[in-house]
Amino acid sequence: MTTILDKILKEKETLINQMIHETIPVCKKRLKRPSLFDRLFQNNKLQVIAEIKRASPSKGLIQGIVDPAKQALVYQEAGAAAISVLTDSPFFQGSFKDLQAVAETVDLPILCKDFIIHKVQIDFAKSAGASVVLLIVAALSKEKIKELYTYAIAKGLEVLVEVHNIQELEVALQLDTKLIGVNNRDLRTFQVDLSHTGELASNFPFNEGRVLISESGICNNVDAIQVAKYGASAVLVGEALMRSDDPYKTLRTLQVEREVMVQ
Ligand SMILES: O=P(O)(O)OC[C@@H](O)[C@@H](O)c1c[nH]c2ccccc12
Repeated sequence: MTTILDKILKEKETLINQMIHETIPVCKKRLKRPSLFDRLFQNNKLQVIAEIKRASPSKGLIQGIVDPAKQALVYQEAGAAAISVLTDSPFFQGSFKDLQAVAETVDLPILCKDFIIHKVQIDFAKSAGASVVLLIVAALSKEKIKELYTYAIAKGLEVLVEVHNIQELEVALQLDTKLIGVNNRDLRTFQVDLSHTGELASNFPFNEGRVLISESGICNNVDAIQVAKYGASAVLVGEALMRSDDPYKTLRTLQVEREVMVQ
């Protein structure tokens, strides 16, 4: 069965061949961004990585006409730990232009949210102003993820490694990555279940100086409290903030108390 993830990855290959010939976007604001890991580690408040997400394959159009820079400023004012920007265009209507606009406006760590399968995407992310890139275990072979991880770290980027099940968590733990994201949404079926974070948290080595980020399907304060209890340091939130009439307020309600796990 071909899944949506297969489709996205197939399309990426075509896009990468085009990117190699494109001019690379350059962020005009050159600054050393704070480390995302430092902002999350041993923090006694659940942190929010707030996302710019115009659309998604599972939800269709979410907020097509958003001004990414303005939205990111609201996130920054509300105390977001970082901003995530979707740069995939065929399925999420994002772009490296969105990433650049956000990077030129806010001083926070910036995550390039894409399906990275080639080094050229890491070059684009860095040049457009990202300080963190996402690598999705389900989208890459073990060899490839190691190669891209090493490449990104050598470029001075932080890497968020995304997993969905125990097998993938094991792959992530073999890298020395400090940022591990549990996607509550199955990229193959789109089913969302916050208890994925709980399940993986019970197998998570909190004592190794790594942080766990709970991604997707976090809508409100109740959800935030649930994943904070599991030991998540942060939540990655897109849709709930993009649909909100008052993203400032919505973001504030997610910054709940958390107990610092043995780290
Ligand atoms: O809109 P949500 O349910 O709050 O989810 C945000 C984020 O976790 C989601 O956009 C995401 C998580 N991992 C991804 C990988 C690729 C694209 C998108 C994602």
